[in-house]
Amino acid sequence: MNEPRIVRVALLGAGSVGSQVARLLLEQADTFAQRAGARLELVGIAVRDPKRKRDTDLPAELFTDDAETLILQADFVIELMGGIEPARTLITQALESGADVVTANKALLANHGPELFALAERVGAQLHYEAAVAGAIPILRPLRENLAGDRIERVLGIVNGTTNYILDRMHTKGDSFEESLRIATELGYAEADPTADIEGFDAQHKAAILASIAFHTNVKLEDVYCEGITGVSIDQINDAKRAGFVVKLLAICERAVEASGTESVSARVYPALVPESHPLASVHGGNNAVFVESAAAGSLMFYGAGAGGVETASAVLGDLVTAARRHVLGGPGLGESMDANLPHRPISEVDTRFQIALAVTDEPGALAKIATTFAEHAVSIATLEQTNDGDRASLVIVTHRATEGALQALVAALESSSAIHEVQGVLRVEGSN
Ligand SMILES: NC(=O)C1=CN([C@@H]2O[C@H](COP(=O)(O)OP(=O)(O)OC[C@H]3O[C@@H](n4cnc5c(N)ncnc54)[C@H](O)[C@@H]3O)[C@@H](O)[C@H]2O)C=CC1
Ligand SMILES: N[C@@H](CC=O)C(=O)O
Ligand code: NA
Repeated sequence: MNEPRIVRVALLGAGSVGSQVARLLLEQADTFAQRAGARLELVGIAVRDPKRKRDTDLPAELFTDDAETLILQADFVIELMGGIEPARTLITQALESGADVVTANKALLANHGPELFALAERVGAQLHYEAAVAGAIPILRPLRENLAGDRIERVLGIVNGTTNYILDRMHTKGDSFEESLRIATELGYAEADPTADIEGFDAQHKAAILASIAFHTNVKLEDVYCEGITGVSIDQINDAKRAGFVVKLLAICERAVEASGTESVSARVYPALVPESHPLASVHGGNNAVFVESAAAGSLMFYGAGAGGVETASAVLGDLVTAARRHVLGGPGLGESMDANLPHRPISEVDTRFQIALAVTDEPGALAKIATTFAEHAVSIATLEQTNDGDRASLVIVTHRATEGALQALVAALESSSAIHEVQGVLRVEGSN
C-alpha cells in the first residue's frame, strides 16, 4: 500500500484560536487525513515565548520563537497571531516560499488584502480567511462561491461578538459596560487590544472584507464609516428597551443605484436601534448574524458563533482541509474577483431613520421652535415622546428617512437653538421603514 501523502503545517500563534487549532489538528489527525487525502502534520508552533508554561497539553517540542525558519519547513502556514506586523511579513514570506496560507486576521486583510491577494495569485498559492469574518459562520465562501452566480444587493448584520455580548448583557441584565467587556475578554471573544472591538474597528475591518467580496470591488478601509459602542449609554439602552428596540452594532454594506443609473457601494458600521421583532434583535451573547439580500436567491441569513477559540478554530480547520484537498490535487488558488470596481458612496449621502434625544426648556413655544428647526432641515418627524421633570423636559424624536448630511446639519442647528439645553444622543434606526 502507498504511504499517505504528508502536508506539513506550521502554526503561527497559540492564543485563544491557535491553541484550539493545534489541539484539534493533533486529536483529529486521522479524520483530517481521510477528508484531505493527505496527513496534516503539525511541524511547529511559533509563539513569543516557547518556554512559557501553558494551559494546554500541546507537546512542548512543537513550540519555537523562530517563525521564519518554521515557515520554510511548511507546505501550509496558519497565521493566528493577529495584528499587522510581523503577520504581514511572515505571510508574505510564506507565500513567496510556495506555501499556502490560512489566516483569521481581518485587520491585516482589511489593510493589506489587495497586496497579499495579488502575491498569492502571482505565485499560484492559496490564501484562505473564512475565520476572519463572523468567526465560525460560513459566510465568505458562500459569498465568493455559492453566490458567484447572483447579484448581491446588501449584506447587513452583527459581525462582532464582543460588542454584541456587551450590548446584550447591558440590555438583558442591566450589567455595566466594563463588567461585560471583562467577561467577553475572559471568554476569548475580544481582540488582544479590545479597543478594536468597542470602537467598531474590528467590525469595520469585516465590513471592508464583506463589501469587497460581495460587490467585486476593492472597498478600502477608510471608505467604511465607523462608530463604535463607547458612546452608547445605559440610559439609551433603557430608553430603547421601553420603546421596543434593542441597540446592536451593525455592519451594513449596500449597493446603491443613483437616479442616473450609476452604481456605488456604501459600507458603514454603527450602533443602531433594531425593533425587538426583527431577527437581529434576538442574536444574543457572542453570536453573529449576517443577512444577505441578492437578486435571485432573495434573503439569506447566516447565524452562529461569531467569536470564541474553538468555534473560530472550526472555520480555520475548514479552510485548511479544503485547501489541503486542492493542494493534493494541484492547481492554483481561487483568485479574488474585483472586476466591478464600483465607486464609494460617502456616508453623508446614505439615508436612514434616526432617534434623537433632546433635553429642552419646558416653556411655551419650545416645541414649535424645535418642529420648525426639523422642517427647515427637511427632516420629518415620525414619532415624538415627551417626559417632564420640573422645568426641564426630555423629548425622544424618531424621524422618517433622512440623509446623514441633513441629520448632521439638523443636529448642529438643534445644538445652537435657545429651545434646547442639550442634544443627549442620536442613534440610527435600522430594520424598519
Ligand atoms: N478570538 C476570536 O474569537 C477570533 C479571533 N480571530 C482572529 O484570530 C487571530 C488570533 O486571535 P486570538 O487567538 O484571539 O489572539 P490571541 O491574542 O489570543 O493569540 C495570539 C497568539 O499569537 C502570539 N503572537 C502574537 N504576536 C506574536 C509574535 N510577534 N511572534 C510570535 N507569536 C506572536 C501570541 O503569543 C498568542 O499566542 C487574530 O487575527 C484575531 O483577530 C478571528 C475570529 C475570532
Ligand atoms: N474580537 C472579535 C473576534 C472575532 O472576530 C469579535 O469579538 O467578534
Ligand atoms: Na466565518
